[in-house]
Amino acid sequence: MTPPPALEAVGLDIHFGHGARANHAVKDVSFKVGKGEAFGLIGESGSGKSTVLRAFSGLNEQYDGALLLHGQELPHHRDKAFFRRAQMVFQDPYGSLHPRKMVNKVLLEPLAIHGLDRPQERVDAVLEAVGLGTAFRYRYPHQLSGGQRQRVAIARCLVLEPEILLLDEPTSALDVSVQAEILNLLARLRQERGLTYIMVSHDLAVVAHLCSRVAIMNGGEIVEQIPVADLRAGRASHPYSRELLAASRGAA
Ligand SMILES: Nc1ncnc2c1ncn2[C@@H]1O[C@H](COP(=O)(O)OP(=O)(O)OP(=O)(O)O)[C@@H](O)[C@H]1O
Repeated sequence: MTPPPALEAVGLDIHFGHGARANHAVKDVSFKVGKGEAFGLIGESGSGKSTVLRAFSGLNEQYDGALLLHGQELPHHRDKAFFRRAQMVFQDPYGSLHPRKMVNKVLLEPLAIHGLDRPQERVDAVLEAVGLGTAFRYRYPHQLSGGQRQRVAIARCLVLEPEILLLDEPTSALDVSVQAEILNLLARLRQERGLTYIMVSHDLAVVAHLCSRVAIMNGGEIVEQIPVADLRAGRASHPYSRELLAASRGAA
């Protein structure tokens, strides 16, 4: 029997506000992500991709439809055990680290919350894994570059040894050269640890670097799901996907 997908959305539907201000942000979205797969959600600003990711992460508990982890429907209010299995990396490494917390403390905190043993050993190992090294333990966020901060943010997720990373535009706040370094790091970590990714981005090149399959969103709907290789080869069938591809080529 084939195992169920690591993650699955079934008829996910999300509204914000009521009456005249109602906004149907996500419309009947369904997709599956296999274990160890990197799946991309792309679309313009406002297309609903972050809202889908936030629902998976447990940050947005108000949704209709179902979200499943290994075939089991997730409760809308996630428990602590869920957060050991799935962690979210945010866009802005400047905003996501507390300015007065040393890196060591940032990384020890999740371990204390989840009661994991040998905390300092784990912190040291994860700092090596993200390419920083143990000397970074004693740095404060203002002593770090944008790329180093995003490595710390990734380490904070990885220190719990999750199986899933939910990546919300993880490189869009970084310089182009640093973007490639972080994408290469994420690709290596996925391979080494068999991680499953959902990555949200408006940038097709960024998604194509990391993901093997993408869903293209427009106006809250998935208009097409397609392997990245087919997208690159011009085999997108939906006019909006072709438009997005043409726009990204124009920008390149
Ligand atoms: N907390 C919220 N309250 C009200 N409306 C929201 C909220 N979060 C998102 N929205 C709305 O839902 C729609 C989808 O937003 P979402 O952030 O998911 O889009 P996106 O494709 O990720 O865009 P971006 O790349 O700009 O984040 C938008 O119209 C947005 O204004």
